[in-house]
Amino acid sequence: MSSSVTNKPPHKINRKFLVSAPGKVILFGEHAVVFGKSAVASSVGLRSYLYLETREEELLELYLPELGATEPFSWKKSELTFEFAAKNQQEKGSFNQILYEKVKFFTIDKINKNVEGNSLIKIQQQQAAVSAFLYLYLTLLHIAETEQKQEQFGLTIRVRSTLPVGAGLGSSASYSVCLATGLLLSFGFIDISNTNDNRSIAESINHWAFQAETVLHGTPSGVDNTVATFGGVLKFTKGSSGHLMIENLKGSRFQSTRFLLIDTKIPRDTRTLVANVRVKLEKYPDIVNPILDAIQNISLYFVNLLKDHVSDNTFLEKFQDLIDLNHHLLNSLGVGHLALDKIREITARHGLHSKLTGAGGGGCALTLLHDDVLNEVIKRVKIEVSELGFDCFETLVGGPGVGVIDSLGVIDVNEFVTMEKSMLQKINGWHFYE
Ligand SMILES: Nc1ncnc2c1ncn2[C@@H]1O[C@H](COP(=O)(O)OP(=O)(O)OP(=O)(O)O)[C@@H](O)[C@H]1O
Ligand SMILES: C[C@@](O)(CCO)CC(=O)[O-]
Repeated sequence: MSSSVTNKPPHKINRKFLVSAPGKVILFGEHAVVFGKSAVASSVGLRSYLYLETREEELLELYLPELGATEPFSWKKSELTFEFAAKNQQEKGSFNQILYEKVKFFTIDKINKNVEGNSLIKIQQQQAAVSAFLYLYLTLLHIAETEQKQEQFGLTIRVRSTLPVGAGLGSSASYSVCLATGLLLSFGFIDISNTNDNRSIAESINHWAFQAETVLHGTPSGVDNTVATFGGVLKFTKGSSGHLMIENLKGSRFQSTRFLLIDTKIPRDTRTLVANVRVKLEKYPDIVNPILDAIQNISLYFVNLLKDHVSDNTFLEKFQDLIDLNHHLLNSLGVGHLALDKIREITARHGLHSKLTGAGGGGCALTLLHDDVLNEVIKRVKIEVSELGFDCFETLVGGPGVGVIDSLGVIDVNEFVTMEKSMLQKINGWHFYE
């Protein structure tokens, strides 16, 4: 068993869990963070929710209504006979590329047949989400079988979300964290009643969520799943050996800051955008490396600014400058979009500063709402951007990370699938792994 999974308590059939994990905003450092630079990121109030029930039959069911699926995807366990070719060579707990390729091939074949009539983009989103599930499920099943601790069981999984999908707010990471948590719980690799071990449980969840993110994104930095797991406000840097350096910025000035998130609804895909930046870096290292360094310096400057005891005016003036600088540098990496520049233009007319957030190429912009901004101004901005077909959210930053409710007494599976999204947000009783 990988060192990142805790000892296994006895497993029970017919267990029910509800898991939820937040999306994120990257304030500074997206893209550069993939190449070892620092980013500053925070959880947001919008979350994904996963309902999981273990059952006696050999059936696995995964229902992804947010991706336009009208029926659950389902498999018999006997259908999933993948050879673990990399079993002996593979370092325990590292990403299994061979399994990933097989799962991807299997999923593409299955989903092309099953969801005809859906748009190509939805099909690709479903294929990616199902691949992430199968990859994690099969890897954890294999570990359980190797340890001869495996009790046979089937799974019913349903996933809902209040996050826009593919908009730069970390929907994939919050899905990955929910999946990893639900599967670790169902295999008994983590135990919800063990509240003394929150930190190592969260690290284990983050480790497996990163693998799901690798299926979804190719070469993620890990910042999104780390924020979705731990919540709060973080400075995140990934060392060259993959070691994570995380500084908790909770309680800093950033936490009380209000933001407007404006979703252009222009679809884009993080995997492609990250790959394009890598191509640019390889082609023009002497030009692109200094851009990545400049982005890194913005993150570092901001973290120092949070710690300096400067006046509110100085803080705001510099914060706004950093937002503008970071946006332009991201544009120079080729991850901007005319719609994002349009949002900057509209918000600037009202004295507000915005930048793209997340992978860019469409998706969301982040607008800083300083303390003196009038409600009337916010209202005006909302009207102007909605006239262009964009969505707007005002959201809190720095809330909790992954949360779990065991043995649901209150919600059944049908209720979970049909309840209003606003009601999902009102569910209480979470155990958070902070
Ligand atoms: N609610 C969900 N249910 C199932 N899969 C989801 C869900 N939300 C996201 N995903 C998966 O994550 C993919 C979106 O990932 P992508 O990285 O492009 O967007 P994002 O995470 O919203 O943006 P960013 O990485 O820039 O923050 C989808 O294609 C889908 O496979
Ligand atoms: C673009 C990127 O920096 C952030 C996506 O939310 C990719 C990553 O860090 O994995």
